[in-house]
Amino acid sequence: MKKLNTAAQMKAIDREAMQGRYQIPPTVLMENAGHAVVTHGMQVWGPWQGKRVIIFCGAGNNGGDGFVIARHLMAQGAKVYVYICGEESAYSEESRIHLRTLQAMQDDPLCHLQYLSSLAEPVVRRRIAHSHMIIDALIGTGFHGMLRPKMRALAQIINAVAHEAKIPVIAVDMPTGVDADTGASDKDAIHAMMTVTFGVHKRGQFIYPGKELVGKVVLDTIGMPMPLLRKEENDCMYALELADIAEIMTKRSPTSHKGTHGTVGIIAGSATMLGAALMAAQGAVRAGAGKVRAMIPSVVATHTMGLYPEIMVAAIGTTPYFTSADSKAVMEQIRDCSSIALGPGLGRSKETQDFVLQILEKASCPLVIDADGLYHLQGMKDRVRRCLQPLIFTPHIAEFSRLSGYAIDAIKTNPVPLLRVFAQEWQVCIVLKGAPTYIVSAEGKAVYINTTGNAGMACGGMGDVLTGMVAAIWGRENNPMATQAACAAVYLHGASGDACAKDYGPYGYTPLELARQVPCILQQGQVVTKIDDGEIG
Ligand SMILES: NC(=O)C1=CN([C@@H]2O[C@H](COP(=O)(O)OP(=O)(O)OC[C@H]3O[C@@H](n4cnc5c(N)ncnc54)[C@H](OP(=O)(O)O)[C@@H]3O)[C@@H](O)[C@H]2O)[C@H](O)CC1
Ligand SMILES: [K+]
Repeated sequence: MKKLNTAAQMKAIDREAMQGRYQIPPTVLMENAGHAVVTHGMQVWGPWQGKRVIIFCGAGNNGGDGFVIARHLMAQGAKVYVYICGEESAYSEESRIHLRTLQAMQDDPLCHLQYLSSLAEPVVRRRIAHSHMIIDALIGTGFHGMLRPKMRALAQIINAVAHEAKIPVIAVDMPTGVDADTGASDKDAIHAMMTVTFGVHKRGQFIYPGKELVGKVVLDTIGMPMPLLRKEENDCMYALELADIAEIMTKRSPTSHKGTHGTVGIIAGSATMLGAALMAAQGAVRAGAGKVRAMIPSVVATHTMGLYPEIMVAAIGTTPYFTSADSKAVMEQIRDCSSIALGPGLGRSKETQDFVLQILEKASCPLVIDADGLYHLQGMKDRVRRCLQPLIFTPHIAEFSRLSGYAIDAIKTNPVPLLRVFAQEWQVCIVLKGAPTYIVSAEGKAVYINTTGNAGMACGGMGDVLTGMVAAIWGRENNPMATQAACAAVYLHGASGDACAKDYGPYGYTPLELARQVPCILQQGQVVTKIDDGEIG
């Protein structure tokens, strides 16, 4: 998995590399950063020889990287137009050193070095339009707030001309105007085709809207000591990768049988929402549950006859929705379950709330709670904390807002700290569904960001399938932890959505079509065969 840092964490690493026991001179790190951009740019766009490259250099160290880039590009035969936005006196020592070196090269015909303020706007536009490549070294991890007017005007020009003339933009560390911690972006933030980032990935590269502005992200460790880069901070965040999921979805033992792959109990549905129960059950089947038993109110359970023979259906009670009178019958049914998915389509009757609380109190295996199940847990923190079984909650933003009391806008702006607090206080592993989906462990320590999925998945029923998948993976014979099960299910669910988008088109595919892709994803070597081949251990 990819470690994701904040700007402050990166700065701390930077400081330790320079001032701690490693004593790497700051100019060296800047040199390596600049060189990395030149190297990675060439790997994508070919030799620099003969190219006209515009480099916009800001007033911070991101701009300093730009000076280094210019020198290396010239060495490779590119003609550089370096536009300086800062004041020499205000630059950091390392930036000033690299600026001076570049100034000493000014008589080279390949080097145009100018203060941006000395240029008229039409000239800037013309130069951009006639270039082969633009380097954005204006602002990196130091960006905060909204772009100030001068910087905004410049970013607007760069975006407009680059877009019109189809000139690639390479961002140094972060595109200007994107918050490295949250992905929040100014509306005029620079839209890069590639971002070369240093040391460790930044969170804002994986969170929208920043995720859309960074283009292809390439990491270069710029010679920083690996113990510093690998160090686990107190609040760590990771982006999920296929290899992480492969570790959880281990190969089945050849002697295993349906009893060893977990029996998933689905407690879901009501008179008007039978589909939610069936989709959750299908999610569990497709994610590999040994057996799936759906407990559904009797009045609608008859409609399932013959629909999905692989699902065992237990018809419960006499009312159109679950009530506390049904808890005894349900408890009988779930006695042999390895995990339970509770909530999809339950409805919001007060009587159903009593039922949900009783299941929570009496269940003897882990529970995944979703949708109306979560609705009934508003204000029930103490009851939830008293539950003896591990819990995973899978809300979308509105459900999380209702449950936690946090405003939707606050969650959208910066969900991670809120999720951590919630997970710790409620003692649940939480999956916040969205773009991207976040998974937070019950201790609130580690946060995982999913990297799969697409907008075609934004339709009813997709969440129900996920709930069933989480429960099935949680009940596997290798007993993954709650966070592992949630991560694997979320990643596979998104990857299945991506496969649907490829097969059917960007949207319009159904939750059951998505569920059907899950075993294909496993089989296509994306998970299972990699383990067989010994590529992933
Ligand atoms: N981390 C590493 O390993 C290395 C990083 N390097 C590079 O350094 C930058 C971070 O440098 P820093 O000086 O901390 O910050 P930036 O250059 O990214 O940005 C600071 C300048 O940006 C101005 N700023 C900030 N917000 C705005 C805004 N909203 N509008 C306009 N201008 C803004 C800020 O101005 P202030 O007045 O607020 O001070 C600064 O002028 C990192 O990203 C890497 O590229 C090293 O070179 C190698 C090691
Ligand atoms: K930048």
